[in-house]
Amino acid sequence: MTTTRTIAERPRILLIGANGQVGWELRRTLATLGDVIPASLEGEYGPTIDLMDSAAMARLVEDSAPDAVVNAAAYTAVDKAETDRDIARRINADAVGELGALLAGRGTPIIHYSTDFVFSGNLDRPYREDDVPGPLNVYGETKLGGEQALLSSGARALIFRTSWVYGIRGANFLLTMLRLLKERDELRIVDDQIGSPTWSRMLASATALVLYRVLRGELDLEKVGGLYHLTGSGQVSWYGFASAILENAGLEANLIPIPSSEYPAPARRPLYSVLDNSLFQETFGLSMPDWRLSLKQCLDEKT
Ligand SMILES: NC(=O)C1=CN([C@@H]2O[C@H](COP(=O)(O)OP(=O)(O)OC[C@H]3O[C@@H](n4cnc5c(N)ncnc54)[C@H](OP(=O)(O)O)[C@@H]3O)[C@@H](O)[C@H]2O)C=CC1
Ligand SMILES: Cc1cn([C@H]2C[C@H](O)[C@@H](COP(=O)(O)OP(=O)(O)O[C@H]3O[C@@H](C)C(=O)[C@@H](O)[C@H]3O)O2)c(=O)[nH]c1=O
Repeated sequence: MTTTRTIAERPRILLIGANGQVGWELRRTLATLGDVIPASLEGEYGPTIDLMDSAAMARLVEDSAPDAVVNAAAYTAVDKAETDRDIARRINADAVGELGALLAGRGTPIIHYSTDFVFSGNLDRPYREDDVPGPLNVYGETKLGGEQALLSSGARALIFRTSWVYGIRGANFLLTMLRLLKERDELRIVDDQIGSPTWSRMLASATALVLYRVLRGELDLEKVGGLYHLTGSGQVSWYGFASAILENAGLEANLIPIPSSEYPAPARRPLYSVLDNSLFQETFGLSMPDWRLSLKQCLDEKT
């Protein structure tokens, strides 16, 4: 097992997927904890890493000798994954298991993200960590595979299942709506899928606060490692979320609520995928703000 540098010695944090929506926020937030090694497919800010390449992954871990790893890389194109199953499985499941095995050998902790789409959406109360998953699409299926592979790899791991992530950067519903609302007078938005929007900034902040305690040795991942739900508080439909975006952005357009059946897509989505954050709150003493507040703060920054 490698020795971990103290906060004063600036621990080395390997951030995989540093150019994604969440990775972009983490690159900033984690910098208060130590030296971030921002690895991405493009290698724009640090080393390049392709999770399809097992040998390159092993080299990256060896060369960067991290004190902790945060994996924000994933195959997130939900509809495209339906016809890209092998690649999605490789990135979202197999590579995560391999990464876990590499880190287990070194005793290095890892934080990884998963999704509300591991659930089928048939419950009538927020999903808890021990509820049985039942993904409706390939993306959810491969992300579930990643959870299982990491948990069985022997790595000291935390997996944060989050949902409906948006922010001022990356491909997300907020930015899609802002773009479409400028181009069109009328938008049809599904009103029967209910979930919890999560601001990427809040997800990155919560991650950093937890990782800080891991790096200080205050949290023993042998005891508290595992799966946690971590999303914005409250719930809403995509139509409700779009209406709030419209209102907060001061735009005018006609939004029409529609059932999912009127918005055909290659991948099925769960109708209800609200996650219960209680376990995260009780374990780490942190709670996430209501989605409405975060949306307002995010838009204040954007405009
Ligand atoms: N977005 C959401 O609504 C939600 C996301 N999550 C999870 O949160 C995490 C972060 O998601 P988010 O930031 O939104 O996703 P993004 O798609 O914005 O970022 C993912 C990053 O992974 C990179 N990537 C893709 N393939 C590879 C590969 N083969 N090797 C290395 N890097 C690769 C992408 O690079 P490139 O851009 O060049 O393709 C991208 O930068 C993921 O685990 C996701 O499953 C969970 C719930 C909701
Ligand atoms: C653009 C648009 C989308 N929609 C619907 C389609 C879909 O059901 C919903 C959201 O569409 P999106 O394509 O933005 O998001 P989608 O790919 O469904 O989002 C998911 O991404 C993955 C990565 C996750 O892990 C999930 O938590 C979730 O955030 O809005 C409309 O009804 N009208 C529209 O004009």
